[in-house]
Amino acid sequence: MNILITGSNGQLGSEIRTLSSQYGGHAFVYTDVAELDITDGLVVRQFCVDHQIHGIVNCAAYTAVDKAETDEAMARRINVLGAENLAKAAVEVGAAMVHISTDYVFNGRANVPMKEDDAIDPIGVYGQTKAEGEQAVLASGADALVVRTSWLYSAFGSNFVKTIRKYGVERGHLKVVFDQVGTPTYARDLAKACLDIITSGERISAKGNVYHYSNEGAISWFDFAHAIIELSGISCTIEPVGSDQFPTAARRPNYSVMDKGKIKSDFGIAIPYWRESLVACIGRLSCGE
Ligand SMILES: NC(=O)C1=CN([C@@H]2O[C@H](COP(=O)(O)OP(=O)(O)OC[C@H]3O[C@@H](n4cnc5c(N)ncnc54)[C@H](OP(=O)(O)O)[C@@H]3O)[C@@H](O)[C@H]2O)C=CC1
Ligand SMILES: Cc1cn([C@H]2C[C@H](O)[C@@H](COP(=O)(O)OP(=O)(O)O[C@H]3O[C@@H](C)C(=O)[C@@H](O)[C@H]3O)O2)c(=O)[nH]c1=O
Repeated sequence: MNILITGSNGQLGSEIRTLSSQYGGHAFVYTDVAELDITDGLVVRQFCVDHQIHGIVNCAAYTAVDKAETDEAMARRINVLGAENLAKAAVEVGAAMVHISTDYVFNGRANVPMKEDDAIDPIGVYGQTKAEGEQAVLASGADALVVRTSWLYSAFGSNFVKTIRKYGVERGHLKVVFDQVGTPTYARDLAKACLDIITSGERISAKGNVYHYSNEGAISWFDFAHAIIELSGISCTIEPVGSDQFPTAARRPNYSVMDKGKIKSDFGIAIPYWRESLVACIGRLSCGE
């Protein structure tokens, strides 16, 4: 298969790059905005024709949650129009598509892990545009899957793990919210799941169109920060605070843990516990990788 990876300089795209050599027999075409701007529908279509694309993993997105509140048009352009352009091109060339979405499509008021068919109700612009992007992909008629993930981190790009390590060293004392609970996801684990799915066979959406993938377990951002500092060997105290004491431009869901049963049973995917994966990522960061 010829597999197009969009947004391939980001966290997930970079992890896919590092893993894809394990998927022999497939040719990968890596693009980011400089090579393929997904918001240009004509260019996207022609690119897929010219490169005889059989599979797409859309890692491109607008991911700045707070900035999106005042930059809605751009967030919508990338997260909705971009996703729709790729899905329409997938229909035209007969390609399968894995599209990545987020736990932030939920309102956070549940108290048990969300299933794929639970109602979505985003509370911020980023989540709203990601929800519209999901709908555009699902309405396109493409052989497409939406994989919702949460709290992504990686050795690449910017993320909570790197921010906490940096602030921990610089400041020695941090305040981190304890009333937002979810599950971290190591982008390397998600990259493997995406590659397993896109290379899985004839029709990837045969069993379902929406799947949840995060690491296993459930913690607050405070617990996550605590583990990051501890595993990094940084001397820093962390104070648990409520969201009202850590004001941000965008509201975040209070509870966004997702049920992963469907992806495990339909695709036979094994999911690591969050702490094991955090240990692996911090090992890489500590080696300067
Ligand atoms: N980060 C997280 O915590 C989470 C992310 N997700 C979802 O997972 C997916 C991957 O996220 P992640 O790897 O963290 O994202 P990143 O922000 O790390 O990477 C996204 C990449 O897309 C690129 N991009 C932006 N606009 C365009 C465009 N018009 N055309 C092509 N490429 C573009 C970005 O370039 P540039 O940097 O130049 O803008 C960047 O390289 C996204 O769909 C995201 O919504 C879901 C849950 C959690
Ligand atoms: C850095 C920091 C953050 N926080 C809070 C702010 C926020 O409520 C929470 C998470 O912080 P961040 O802003 O780094 O994370 P955020 O950008 O909200 O992360 C989200 O990104 C998008 C793309 C997603 O799709 C989500 O799944 C999720 O990963 O922790 C603290 O309380 N103390 C701190 O020192």
